[in-house]
Amino acid sequence: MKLQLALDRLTKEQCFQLVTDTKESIDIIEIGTGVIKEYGMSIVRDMREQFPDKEILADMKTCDAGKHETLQAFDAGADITTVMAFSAIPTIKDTLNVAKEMDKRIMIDLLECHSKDRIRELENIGTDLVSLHVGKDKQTEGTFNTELFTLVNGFNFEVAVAGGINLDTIPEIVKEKPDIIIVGSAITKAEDPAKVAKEMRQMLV
Ligand SMILES: O=C(CO)[C@H](O)[C@H](O)COP(=O)(O)O
Repeated sequence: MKLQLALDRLTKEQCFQLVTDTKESIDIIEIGTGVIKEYGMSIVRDMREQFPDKEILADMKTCDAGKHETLQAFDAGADITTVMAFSAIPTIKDTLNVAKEMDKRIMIDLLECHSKDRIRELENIGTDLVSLHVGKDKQTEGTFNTELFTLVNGFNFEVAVAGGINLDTIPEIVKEKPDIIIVGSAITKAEDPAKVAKEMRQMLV
């Protein structure tokens, strides 16, 4: 089970400091969508240069121009890039093809996707990694909860989970054995991010 640190709503300096502080406990560095919008691909490139041995996910949240955006992320050094589940099938196919050619991965973000039929379509075109995701704004109605796993029951995907996950909610989530637990604010806004990341790491199996 991997721990992914989501870097959102932060300056470049804060991003690098947080990764430096938590690197012993995290497996994947997620460069958040807003951070990419602020700094572009250069922050992905710089992160790759500074942390050559870490997996990097660029949270591009691509929904069109799939080939172009996926190449942007991979050429900058990302190992994984994200694509929205609602995107057109040709868009998603293009991103999967680029990933296959470059031996990298696409994480399909199931944000606001509630249909098993849609998920079956995604499976049929070769999706193998998805994220169950409660968006930042929707977290006012509740953070990630384990009922969401029912959406991917019966599929063979690797599954990541995200959405306001913290030290209190992690134990129940771990019992469901997701492949990746994505944590942002609970670490990045903590008084001692290294301590929280270490405690979380110890809870993962
Ligand atoms: O993709 C995201 C927002 O769209 C975040 O990376 C994800 O939700 C994790 O952050 P947090 O733990 O703060 O919710």
